[in-house]
Amino acid sequence: MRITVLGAGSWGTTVASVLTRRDHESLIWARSPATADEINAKHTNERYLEGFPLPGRLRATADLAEAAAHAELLVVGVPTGAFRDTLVQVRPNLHPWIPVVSLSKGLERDSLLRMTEVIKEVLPGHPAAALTGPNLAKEIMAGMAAATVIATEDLTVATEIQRVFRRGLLRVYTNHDVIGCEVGGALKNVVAIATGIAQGLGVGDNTRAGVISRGLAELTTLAVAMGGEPSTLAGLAGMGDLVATCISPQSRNRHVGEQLGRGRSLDDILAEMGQVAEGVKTVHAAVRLADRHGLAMPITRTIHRVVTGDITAEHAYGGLLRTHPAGHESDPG
Ligand SMILES: NC(=O)C1=CN([C@@H]2O[C@H](COP(=O)(O)OP(=O)(O)OC[C@H]3O[C@@H](n4cnc5c(N)ncnc54)[C@H](O)[C@@H]3O)[C@@H](O)[C@H]2O)C=CC1
Ligand SMILES: O=C(CO)COP(=O)(O)O
Repeated sequence: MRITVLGAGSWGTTVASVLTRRDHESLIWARSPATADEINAKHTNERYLEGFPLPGRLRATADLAEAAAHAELLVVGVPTGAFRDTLVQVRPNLHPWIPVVSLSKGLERDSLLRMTEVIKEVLPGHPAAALTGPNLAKEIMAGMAAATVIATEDLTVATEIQRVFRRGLLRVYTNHDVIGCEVGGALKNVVAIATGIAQGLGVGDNTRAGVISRGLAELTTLAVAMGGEPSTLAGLAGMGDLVATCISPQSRNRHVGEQLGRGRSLDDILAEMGQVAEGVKTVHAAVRLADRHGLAMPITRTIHRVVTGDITAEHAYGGLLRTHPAGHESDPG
């Protein structure tokens, strides 16, 4: 199958590599012509996947029109802040009705939409799906066993995409609960910043486990308020991804939190990283959704105050496990 992957960062490049090794005719779109040239000539992407050889048959282009026209299946792996614009640009050259799969984990800042909702708005008529779960890019590149979820309401489309992605030790599950899957993937990045802060401040494992568990309660509360199913958040797209992101030193969101916990400024951390940490932006949308649904969500609100510079990470620490302003504290609810 001819598949186009938009975005040649760590995850887009990884997914394009998996699909090429699965014998699909994959074309990856890189914003930077230098990155496209490097992938074509040297079969590497050193900035994002240092030390990993890419499959020789993976082709890259910096021409978005060419990338769009190639696709029988479109996979979108640009950061959520660029998601809508990128879809608008590919729209004129896209074949009608082809499925579009989002790899991106976050919420659109102004509209508060999930990425499959953005797909449906910009590309009406195209089936929209999300690929999500505990999928740290470098582990997948290394061929380590992992599980992922393809989320879409239409089981026929889900099964077809499942077949396309399944390879070796990458096990692909389906889930019809797109809301639960996407809210889990977006919110776990915010909780990973919180656990990173705890890590940077040098707290104990009990505290980190507390933040992760209460974080899961926040993922679940918001997802259910938005129409998702609680069981989704207990699975790969919720707890699975939350655990991977909160415990792994590879996570960029956790890294941001850890550096904040060590007293560094957010601007310095982001400037030095040169990679996306979606939780930093998604937290703004998450707080507005919490307000809309009348939810306490203390971890999310605390991280929002840190990211906006209202309080320091050290100040945040005392509030991370606070449950409810009225003093009603029950677990897991
Ligand atoms: N890296 C990982 O392990 C995983 C990442 N994700 C998600 O995938 C999405 C992409 O993440 P990564 O590839 O890791 O990010 P990255 O930071 O490694 O790469 C981002 C890519 O997007 C491009 N980009 C940045 N701004 C752009 C713009 N305005 N227009 C067009 N392209 C732009 C960059 O040039 C780069 O190629 C994120 O939403 C992330 O949460 C999901 C699962 C795993
Ligand atoms: O989503 C991820 C793993 O599933 C990657 O997390 P980070 O974006 O924090 O690196």
